[in-house]
Amino acid sequence: MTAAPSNIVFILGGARSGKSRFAEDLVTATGFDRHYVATGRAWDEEMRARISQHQADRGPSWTTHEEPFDLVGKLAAIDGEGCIVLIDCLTLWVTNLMIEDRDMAAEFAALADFLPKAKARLVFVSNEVGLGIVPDNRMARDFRDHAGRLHQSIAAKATEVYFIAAGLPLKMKG
Ligand SMILES: Nc1nc2c(ncn2[C@@H]2O[C@H](COP(=O)(O)OP(=O)(O)OP(=O)(O)O)[C@@H](O)[C@H]2O)c(=O)[nH]1
Repeated sequence: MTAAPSNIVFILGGARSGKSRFAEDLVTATGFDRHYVATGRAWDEEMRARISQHQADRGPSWTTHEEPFDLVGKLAAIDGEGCIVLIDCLTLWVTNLMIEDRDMAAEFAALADFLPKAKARLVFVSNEVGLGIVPDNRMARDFRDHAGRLHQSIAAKATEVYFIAAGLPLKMKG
């Protein structure tokens, strides 16, 4: 089955909400040339096994790219008509940038600038982390703030936005 994909789709949800599966199904339904950009890194054995399982589940029809930092550079390198790129996920990218003490505002601005220029269809996945109580440590509060700002900026440019809870999508835009 093929479906005409939106230019920029943004999919938000909690941990194990089914957001990655929803995103993969959306990409697969298009019949476009599929790329997967993973921002996460395997930091232990459990994560390595989980990643291998994800790769096996996606199968050989996807091209996988692992890019913890230079997301815009990677998207620019893949970019082209007829391809669709799933970026999973923005919150891990934020984590990686914070660990490296990068200029968050500049990184986010570079991504926002790239979006209208992209020829490829882009599907961003991210974790909604702002619904709980205010964290009692500074780093967690900063993380929440960075993620929230980035989400607003992506949602503003996205043509479709979904919130996923308990495996169910709620369409918020588009
Ligand atoms: N490095 C790397 N990471 C991957 C690959 N495939 C998937 N991942 C990572 O696996 C993460 C998603 O897996 P899970 O932790 O199982 O899912 P989740 O996002 O918590 O749960 P859902 O909301 O159900 O999707 C993504 O954020 C990716 O970064 C890969 O090929 N390489």
